Amino acid sequence: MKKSLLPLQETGGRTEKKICGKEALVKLLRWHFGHADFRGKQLEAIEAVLSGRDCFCLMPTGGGKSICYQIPALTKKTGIVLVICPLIALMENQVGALKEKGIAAEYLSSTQTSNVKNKIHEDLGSGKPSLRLLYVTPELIATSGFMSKLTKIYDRGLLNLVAIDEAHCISTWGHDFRPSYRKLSSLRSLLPAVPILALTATAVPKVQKDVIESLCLQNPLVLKSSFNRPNIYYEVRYKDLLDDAYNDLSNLLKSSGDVCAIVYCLERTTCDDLSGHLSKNGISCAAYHAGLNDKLRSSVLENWISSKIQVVVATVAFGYGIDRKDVRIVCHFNIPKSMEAFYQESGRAGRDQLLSRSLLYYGIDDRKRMEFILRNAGSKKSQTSNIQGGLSKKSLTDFHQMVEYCEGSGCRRKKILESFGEQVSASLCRKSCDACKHPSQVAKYLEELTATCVVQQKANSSRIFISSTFDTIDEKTSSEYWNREDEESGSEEDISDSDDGAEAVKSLAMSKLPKKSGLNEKMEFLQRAEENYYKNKSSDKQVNKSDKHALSNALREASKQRLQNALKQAQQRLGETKLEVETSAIFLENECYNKYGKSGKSFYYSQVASAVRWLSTTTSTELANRLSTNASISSENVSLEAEHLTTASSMAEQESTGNTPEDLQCSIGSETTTSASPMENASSPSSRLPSIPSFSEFINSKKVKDNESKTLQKKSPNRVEKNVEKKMRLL
Ligand SMILES: Nc1ncnc2c1ncn2[C@@H]1O[C@H](COP(=O)(O)OP(=O)(O)OP(=O)(O)O)[C@@H](O)[C@H]1O
Ligand SMILES: [Mg+2]
Repeated sequence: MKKSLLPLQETGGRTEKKICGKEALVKLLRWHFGHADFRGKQLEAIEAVLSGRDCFCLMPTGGGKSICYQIPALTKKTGIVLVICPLIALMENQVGALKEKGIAAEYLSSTQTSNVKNKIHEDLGSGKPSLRLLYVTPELIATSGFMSKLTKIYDRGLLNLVAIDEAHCISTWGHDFRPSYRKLSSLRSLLPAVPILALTATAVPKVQKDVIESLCLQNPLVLKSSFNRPNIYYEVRYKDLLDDAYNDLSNLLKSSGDVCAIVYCLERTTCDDLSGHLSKNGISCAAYHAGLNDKLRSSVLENWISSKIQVVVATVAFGYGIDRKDVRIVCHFNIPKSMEAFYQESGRAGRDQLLSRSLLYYGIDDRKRMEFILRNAGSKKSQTSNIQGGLSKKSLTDFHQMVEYCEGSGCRRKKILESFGEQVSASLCRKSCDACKHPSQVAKYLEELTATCVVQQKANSSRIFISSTFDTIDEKTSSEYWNREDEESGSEEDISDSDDGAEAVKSLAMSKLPKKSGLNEKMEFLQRAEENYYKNKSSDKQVNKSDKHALSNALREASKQRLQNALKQAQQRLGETKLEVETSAIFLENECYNKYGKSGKSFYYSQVASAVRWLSTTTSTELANRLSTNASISSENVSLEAEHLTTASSMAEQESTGNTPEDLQCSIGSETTTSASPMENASSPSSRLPSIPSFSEFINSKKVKDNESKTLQKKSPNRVEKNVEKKMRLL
């Protein structure tokens, strides 16, 4: 229902000091927005801009920054408030919500028909616009056409306030620098009589100063609130310790009920893949990324906002300022690039102030991949300018704060707040993060993670997962970090956040490639870059010389164990189906090895993961079909095949590693010994399948074997344990 505007006393221009008292403002808030009272620093911000003063307002995510310019728009009978927003999705969302409340608001963007745009311009030029709020992108502000229209409105005294949302985008030191925001620097001098309100949730002290200076705010009122989000529980899960992160997330979402969630992924392909997996498991969800067409994106957004779907699996293109209050879980399926980005994204949870959850899946491969992206972005940029070079160093420093968040055992909340310059004690957390609530469990995970890293480092070459990032690149399925051509048309329609790192990596690659290079060339180039990088970095030259494609017995054995667990779960789920679990696991593992064993760890590993996923949803018939070949093979045949493959793999491994004693220690023994032991355990009636495979058990058994054979170890196991007590920077 359309509400009439509350009658308020007429006000004068910018110079008038006091427009209306608190009571009248609260009335407006209740009438139009239904909120009982102002929250935090809202009232102070509103009073400042109504008195004509510039204001810099730092409020946490979901703190209610929009009210700070929406209420002022309703206090005057004539004139508009201009709101500058970085994203069209954000404008659409806010304008839609305001219209529903009966408030005259519009936005200008090329997604609108010229008919709509003409009507808006007509209204603005009418001398008495009916509009209260006009939302625009910074790109539009930069056009001379729009600027001359705005100046006319200003000259007629019809521009009451300029609000700059997500103002940290102006700072090159911020996590979301947008060059188009730089153009806003001239607003202060072009519109001297209009107050400017800069709003942000994420600005470290350096960025705050930069924003105020860049916008040339004059004697601004600086309002800062704590960044703490007491209603969010923070948690990290370790991908390297999980059987299958897809399943883990799926189970978590299912056990949380039909809650609203956002899952952030680095790449578009992961969004599609993960969303497909969750849907198969009965979770109402959809993917959202810049690779989808506008129509599809809008419908996903619409369905999510109207609760038709509950979970969106998205790249960072999703959610900037999108206001669905009841988001209960924000999950980062890949590590974000900085604490600021993490805070901004996780802060989309619990805007209704109710208990919510931030969940981050941390994987060593993800970390290496992000480091690679940022480092290369940096090296390219440092060639072009000193500022950019400095930026890249900053990107890495920022990222390592994020790594610290995941790899440290201390309070997560404290780490977040400290990264924004707030000194707090851990007691503030009130056990609302995993590290405070379950300190010994977190310490145990970190210990296992360290052990896993040591094993992986020994068992494999330093090859990182990044190759698999690029093996899937094509025109449609790429990372927001990679394929940004569709967003770089220079138009105001950028739906994704701008990412310098990504663009630099891209230009790094492109600069050395003929313009029309195909996918293969791109991949080759990136792989070469990656290899060179790690060659220079690695201290173990021996490893670099090795055949990076060889798979260790340890990895194959762990995969068999994983498949065996998945088969057991499938058996439980399917009830009557009878399976030869051990034999089937060997069969499936061999299948993965045959297909991808020679292509490298990443390909092989993802094939195993895909088999595990398939097992979690497959039907009895599908299972029987796939394993029917297996059934016809006697277990003897399978063992023979396995033995043959393992021998081949061991030979390749020994050859590749130069067969040093140290390399041999990485192997977990002969096929017979290793395959028997875990299977015995798994088949024991008393054994319960752990959701996280215990790598420490694996390490301990290896230690026993190693001691028996009296082989000298270079790294004592005790050292690993000692290291865990400290904060860790994993290899
Ligand atoms: N005074 C208030 N009382 C109760 N709820 C409020 C109040 N002010 C704002 N809200 C609600 O808080 C939620 C978040 O508001 P808003 O979108 O303005 O936050 P924000 O600070 O802009 O967050 P972000 O940084 O994520 O953009 C909205 O649902 C809004 O209706
Ligand atoms: Mg906002």
